[in-house]
Amino acid sequence: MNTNDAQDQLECLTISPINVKLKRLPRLTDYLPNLQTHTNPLQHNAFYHHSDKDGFYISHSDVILSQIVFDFSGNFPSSSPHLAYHHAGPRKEILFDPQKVRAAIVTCGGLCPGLNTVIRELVVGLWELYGVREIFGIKAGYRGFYSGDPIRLDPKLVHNWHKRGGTVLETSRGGFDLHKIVDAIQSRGYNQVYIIGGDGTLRGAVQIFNEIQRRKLNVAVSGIPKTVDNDVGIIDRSFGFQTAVEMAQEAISAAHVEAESAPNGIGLVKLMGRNTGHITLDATLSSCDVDCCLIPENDFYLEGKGGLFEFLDLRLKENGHAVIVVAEGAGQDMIPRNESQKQEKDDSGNLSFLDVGVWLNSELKKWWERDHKGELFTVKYIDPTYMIRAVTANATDNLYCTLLAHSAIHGIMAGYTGFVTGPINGNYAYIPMDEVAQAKSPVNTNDHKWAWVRSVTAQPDFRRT
Ligand SMILES: Nc1ncnc2c1ncn2[C@@H]1O[C@H](COP(=O)(O)OP(=O)(O)OP(=O)(O)O)[C@@H](O)[C@H]1O
Ligand SMILES: O=P(O)(O)OC[C@H]1O[C@](O)(CO)[C@@H](O)[C@@H]1O
Ligand SMILES: [Mg+2]
Repeated sequence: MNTNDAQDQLECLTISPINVKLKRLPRLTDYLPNLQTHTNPLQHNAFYHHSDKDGFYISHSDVILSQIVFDFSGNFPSSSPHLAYHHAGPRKEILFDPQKVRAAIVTCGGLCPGLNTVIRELVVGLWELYGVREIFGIKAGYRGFYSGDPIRLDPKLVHNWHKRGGTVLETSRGGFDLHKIVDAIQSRGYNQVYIIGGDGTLRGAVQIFNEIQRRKLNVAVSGIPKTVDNDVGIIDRSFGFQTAVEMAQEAISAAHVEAESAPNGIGLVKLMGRNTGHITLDATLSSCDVDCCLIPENDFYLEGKGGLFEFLDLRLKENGHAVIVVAEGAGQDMIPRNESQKQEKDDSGNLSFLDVGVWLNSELKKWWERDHKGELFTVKYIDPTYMIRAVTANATDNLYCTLLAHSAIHGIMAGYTGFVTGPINGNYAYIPMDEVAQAKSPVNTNDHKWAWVRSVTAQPDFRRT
């Protein structure tokens, strides 16, 4: 058999039936079975004149497979079920009368490029697509539900918000008081709650959803995953991440210029990434200026064979300069902490980190002084931390935020609740909120991408032999 015949044979392979498990989404009708259905107002919207045609509306049976890469040689893993999620998009029938909708929008946790775009598009989408007129912004995170008055939002007010970094609604950490929050939702008469935030926020949103179910309230809850660190699992990536990686380029370029303009110059950049090194990794790969990329998922050490100092010694001899990019969560175990620093947490209970950049800067200087006394040496430390997240989203992230917001609206209008919206393999899906709240997405140091970093930088693997 020649190669072409073998190829043809493979292309004709019949795969045995796939065992697919659909992730069930909660719906308001699970506990309020008598809710009335309404025709989607898009049906009468002049701008959506195609809405009568087949394929415009998404049906309850349209799904997205989570795994799309398979071994075509016949070793098809049919025994364990493949996961499928409901496809996001407008449904022909909805469970809300738009005139009776009172929507609340809240942003929680740290900043992320695109927050204002999501808020803007929720407001514009609810208003223009569904004719909702009562939309409220909750101020300053979860605590805003019970500790102040909401802001009335309309398309005119939010018109330019996508051009601003941060969140006009403000955000905060801590302040999660389940009963006060659900009491406020009830007393203010909100029946749609859009919660934009990271893993902590989503864990809180799951509790809110459970309590709403327990009280049998006609209130739908949707989470919109936000984290600049890109560490939310299941979805392809989180909004704002690409903008942050782009912003990081400026810091890395500056570090490179400083390093190559000095004898034995080291440029050191610290980037965000509490538990994951995605920003550092992508910024390294896209800049091509980085000699060593340090992330929380790959422990490193300084001294001895295979350590950072040995590597830098060589690199400085070869090139005369080196650039190190370190994620804020890397190397935390090596930084000396006093007892109170060991306990320090932020208002949400996240462990406070010590500054790995400051520590590394000082360790590098001590090393040089000890091993190369008298030779010229410079470390230029750049900490652009908040600069990479406190910016306006780029065009790609803005578009992504718009699709997220509209997907969330369509899902809630259809009566889904306790769900999160996000892209899976490039298609927008509805995912049970509790699943996303638990799912993490660390950098996989066994995959091709990390191997690529190692091949580009030739940095050590920091595995002691
Ligand atoms: N397990 C939890 N249960 C209920 N509420 C929580 C939980 N964890 C965090 N929260 C609340 O969620 C909000 C945001 O949490 P946190 O500060 O951890 O940010 P986040 O949503 O994880 O975003 P990021 O880490 O990306 O900035 C806070 O108001 C916090 O009190
Ligand atoms: O200083 P803040 O606002 O608490 O946020 C810092 C944290 O927020 C994030 O941007 C997102 O979790 C992390 O990368 C960082 O550790
Ligand atoms: Mg978090």
